[in-house]
Amino acid sequence: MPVEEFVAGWISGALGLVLGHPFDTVKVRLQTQTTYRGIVDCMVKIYRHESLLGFFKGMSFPIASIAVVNSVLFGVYSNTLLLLTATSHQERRAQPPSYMHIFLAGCTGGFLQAYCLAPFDLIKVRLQNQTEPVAQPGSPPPQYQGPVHCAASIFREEGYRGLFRGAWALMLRDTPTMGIYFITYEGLCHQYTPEGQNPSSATVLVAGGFAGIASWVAATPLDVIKSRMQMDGLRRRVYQGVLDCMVSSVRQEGLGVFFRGVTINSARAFPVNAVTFLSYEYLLRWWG
Ligand SMILES: CN(C)C(=N)NCCC[C@H](N)C(=O)O
Repeated sequence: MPVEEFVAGWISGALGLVLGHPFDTVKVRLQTQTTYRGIVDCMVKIYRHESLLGFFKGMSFPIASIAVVNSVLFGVYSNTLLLLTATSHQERRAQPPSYMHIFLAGCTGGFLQAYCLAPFDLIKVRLQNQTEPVAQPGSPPPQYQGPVHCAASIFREEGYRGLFRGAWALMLRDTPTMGIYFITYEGLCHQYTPEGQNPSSATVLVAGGFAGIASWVAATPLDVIKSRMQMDGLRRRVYQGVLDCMVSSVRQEGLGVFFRGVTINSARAFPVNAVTFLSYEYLLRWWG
């Protein structure tokens, strides 16, 4: 099993993650809290109350977890394609796989990465939703003092299964949308690259950026549900499950609820995934 894809997936994911985390914090707040009037209002409030550091809340854990999550996504994707088409990453430029194979490999990568991502994503969302200013002397400490404390508290209060709160919604979100992600990327690269050649850096950047946007637009409805399920704690249990969360969110806020955060998700997705694919392609070419 080729392992370079796993390592390249990890490094490229980490680069994308740092770039996109401030957008991600704004998105999570908009999806789960009703105190903000929009993206700008949310950014101004975070900056005023929590300083620049507020945008980077909950980032240390995803940085550590991206090693697992992105390497599983890219590693499983590439190795599934190898199984389906018997071609390595390098050979795929000369013998491009069918879109059906790309979609299936993307879905497989998305499904398995969702399982690894679930506890890390839960902790990130819980930390991002703490609105207390960072380190104010004299004020009561926030509920969670950091990622390890957050994980330990969830485990203590809700058990092992508590760490997987929202995992179903996450799997439903990621399985098809990762298929869309890789199809868009490969399709655009194929369209704008002469037969048998590697795509140029500009093509990779644009294809990666649009792959990010396409997959996030498709993922946003379940992303909203996932974030709400993750904030639904043991003491204040509001939703019975994914379907109940969907129905009661639509009843209370209308269909528009499914598109909460779609603008910020797309704005974040372009640079994050442009950088992710560019570094992934270059690392593999460099090692190949
Ligand atoms: C849930 N969806 C749509 C995705 N995860 N799409 C792929 C993008 C992955 C990238 N690390 C990012 O966070 O944008």
